[in-house]
Amino acid sequence: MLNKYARAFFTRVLTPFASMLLRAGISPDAVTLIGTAGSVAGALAFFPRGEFFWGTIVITLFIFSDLVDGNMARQAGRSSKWGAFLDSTLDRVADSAIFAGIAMWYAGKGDNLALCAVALFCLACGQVVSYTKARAESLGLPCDVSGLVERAERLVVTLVAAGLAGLHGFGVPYIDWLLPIALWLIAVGSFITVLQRMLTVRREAAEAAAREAETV
Ligand SMILES: CCCCCCCC/C=C\CCCCCCCC(=O)OC[C@H](COP(=O)(O)O[C@@H]1[C@H](O)[C@H](OP(=O)(O)O)[C@@H](O)[C@H](O)[C@H]1O)OC(=O)CCCCCCC/C=C\CCCCCCCC
Ligand SMILES: Nc1ccn([C@@H]2O[C@H](COP(=O)(O)O)[C@@H](O)[C@H]2O)c(=O)n1
Ligand SMILES: [Mg+2]
Ligand SMILES: [Mg+2]
Repeated sequence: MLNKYARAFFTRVLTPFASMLLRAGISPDAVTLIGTAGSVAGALAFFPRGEFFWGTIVITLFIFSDLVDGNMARQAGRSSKWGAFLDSTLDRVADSAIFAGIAMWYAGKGDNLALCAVALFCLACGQVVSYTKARAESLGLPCDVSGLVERAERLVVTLVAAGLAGLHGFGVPYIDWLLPIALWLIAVGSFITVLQRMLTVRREAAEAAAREAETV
């Protein structure tokens, strides 16, 4: 949903910044790499220590590079298969670090193994959501459904909740509950998304097989 509705807005807002980076001689691949490195560093340096506010600020600063790199590539007429592969592959790395950082907090000082397991489930299920589409496309099937919880939803819900939960450390009472609520929502939503995509690919595979049988 966000991918559909928010992307146009962010493209307009980020285009001048993307042009500036291109004029400075920076490549889209460099932005992809630096954005991922910053997101991973922010997640793994702050989240395991329970510093959710500062972790979220750092990750947010870097994660928008994922919208800037493609914008730069399109403006420069340099969109490439390698760039698409690099972008999608490093998306998985950044997502893993975010949920691993949260899981490490709950496995350590956060002292809640159930929430650690939910965070790990979000990590794994998010990867499977993306894999369903990648594998279907490699088989020539479109996987023509976005599903309930795509990457943008996973990131926005988790980061908004983590950022606000981090305010607990500054004395705001009860707000730390937002993070467990968000994790449960993402876990259930991601699981539903996997099912939505699997059912869609099953239908598409059956339709493709029927079309093949007709032509024989
Ligand atoms: C005092 C309170 C402090 C709290 C501070 C919190 C502030 C931070 C809060 C939120 C920031 C969230 C930012 C998230 C930005 C996400 C941007 C992004 O990277 O989106 C990626 C997404 C997909 O990009 P791609 O096409 O490159 O990736 C594809 C995707 O990964 C597919 O995965 P799948 O979906 O299948 O799992 C892969 O299949 C495919 O391979 C891959 O190519 O891009 C978009 O979707 C574009 C839309 C982005 C929408 C961003 C909306 C941000 C909205 C609000 C942010 C600000 C909110 C501030 C709230 C503050 C609250 C107090
Ligand atoms: N280093 C890169 C990054 C991206 N691309 C191209 O942009 C597409 C992704 O666009 P986003 O707005 O989601 O970033 C990707 O499929 C590539 O075509 C690139 O060429 N090089
Ligand atoms: Mg990108
Ligand atoms: Mg991306």
